[in-house]
Amino acid sequence: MLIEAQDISVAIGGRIVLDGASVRCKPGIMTALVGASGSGKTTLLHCLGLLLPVDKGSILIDGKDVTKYGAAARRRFWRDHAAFVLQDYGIMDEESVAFNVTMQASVIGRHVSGNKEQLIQSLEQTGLKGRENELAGHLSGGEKQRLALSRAIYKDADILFVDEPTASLDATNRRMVIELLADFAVRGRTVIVSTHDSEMIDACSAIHQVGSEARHIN
Ligand SMILES: Nc1ncnc2c1ncn2[C@@H]1O[C@H](COP(=O)(O)OP(=O)(O)OP(=O)(O)O)[C@@H](O)[C@H]1O
Repeated sequence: MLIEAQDISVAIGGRIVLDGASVRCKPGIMTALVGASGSGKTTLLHCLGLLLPVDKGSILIDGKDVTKYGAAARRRFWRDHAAFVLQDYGIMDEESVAFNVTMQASVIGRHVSGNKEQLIQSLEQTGLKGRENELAGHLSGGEKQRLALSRAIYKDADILFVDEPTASLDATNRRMVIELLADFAVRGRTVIVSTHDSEMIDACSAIHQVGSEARHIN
């Protein structure tokens, strides 16, 4: 799905944190949102994912204006089309690894019918196979990040919103995560990644500089 932000602005606590950002995120490629710390990458990602309302401008998905979507329409969008790997990982510490993968509770509170084979596959791809019955709260930060990615793999949504996916990872796991995200894109998904990681940026076909007027590099 094509997501377009047109001249969007967001103010938080009376301060403008996003000022007229425009970006096109196409299916089949990874789009990187880059910029200095505090430039608004996470804010923009949240706007594109309809997690945060915009004060000005519009968000189009496949040409449809979704800017004014109400709560029910947003929930439908999250349920039917989106997967999120956000900075707080959205992991439920008191639940098992398996539960965290097969339920989409962090963002949309929805049950996904469990498919064990798919569950194991999604954990295998992030190096967490065999950990399905452990409490998620016992995982390290990097493992939780990979668990969040397993959940996205399991859901296999049209659009993947990913915030700093490699921040807590060592070189091997970083490479693995980059390859997994690239694979989503190869399979025609829209992948939007907020990142500081030069390896991650190199793997993206479109780079959007947040907080700059020169918004389109590709
Ligand atoms: N809930 C909030 N309340 C107050 N200020 C906020 C909130 N969310 C974001 N901001 C502010 O908006 C600005 C942009 O934040 P954002 O997290 O989008 O930046 P970022 O580019 O993702 O930063 P980083 O690379 O450090 O993660 C920051 O100055 C931040 O303090």
